[in-house]
Amino acid sequence: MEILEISNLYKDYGKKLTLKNINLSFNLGEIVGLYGPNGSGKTTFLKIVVGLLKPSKGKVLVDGKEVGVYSKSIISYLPDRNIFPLWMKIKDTYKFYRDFFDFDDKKFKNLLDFFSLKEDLSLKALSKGDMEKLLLSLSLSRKAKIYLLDEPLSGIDPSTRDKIITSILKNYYEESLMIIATHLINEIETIADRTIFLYQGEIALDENTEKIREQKKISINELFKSMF
Ligand SMILES: Nc1ncnc2c1ncn2[C@@H]1O[C@H](COP(=O)(O)OP(=O)(O)OP(=O)(O)O)[C@@H](O)[C@H]1O
Repeated sequence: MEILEISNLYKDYGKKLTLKNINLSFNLGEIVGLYGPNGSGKTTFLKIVVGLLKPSKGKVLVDGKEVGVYSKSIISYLPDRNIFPLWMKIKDTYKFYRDFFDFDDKKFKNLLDFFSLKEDLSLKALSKGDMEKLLLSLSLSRKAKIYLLDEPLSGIDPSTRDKIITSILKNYYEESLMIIATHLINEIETIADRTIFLYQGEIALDENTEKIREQKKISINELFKSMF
């Protein structure tokens, strides 16, 4: 059975139709790169799966069940911006995550060390990149069935991006599904075994990454630039 199944999904914000007739299914063990121009609907799609937005029409089944308490308990979501009040320190943020039964304290501490982040640092004092590293450390420290990462590399300098990709791969559980929405296709196409392009709210491409490269003889980044 698929871990995530989306059928006939539509989302409108008032008059504006943002997602149109999305039909997708995902299995455990997949790392998926989700790419699309600005405003194509990537964040909206992830927010619907995690339950932060309701679809206008259609069905989302997570491990066979509708979005709700159970689905939230097996999805680890990295939002595209900070969700914590800035008066907090790093050590305060992880108290929230400890409510998740699958949160691994030791893993979190190792990730903080890996990114050279100290627990006593105040969120106010974090650079954009350091904030991203903290949010990623929190998300990856859960042993979830599904990881939804929205722009995990935004604000990160090129050499640190490699470090982040290494940490994503190192901390990825083979029996989970990971969907990564990003504009940094070059970086993510090296680890994503499936490629999805969203364009104006519709699926423009959904294919095995290696197959695309073999058939088209170009990188996913080049293909994206040639299509949009
Ligand atoms: N709360 C909202 N109210 C109205 N329109 C919205 C809202 N959130 C998103 N939209 C619109 O929905 C469309 C899709 O936005 P979304 O953020 O999902 O795209 P995206 O692919 O993640 O974009 P980006 O790459 O720029 O982050 C955009 O046109 C956006 O303006």
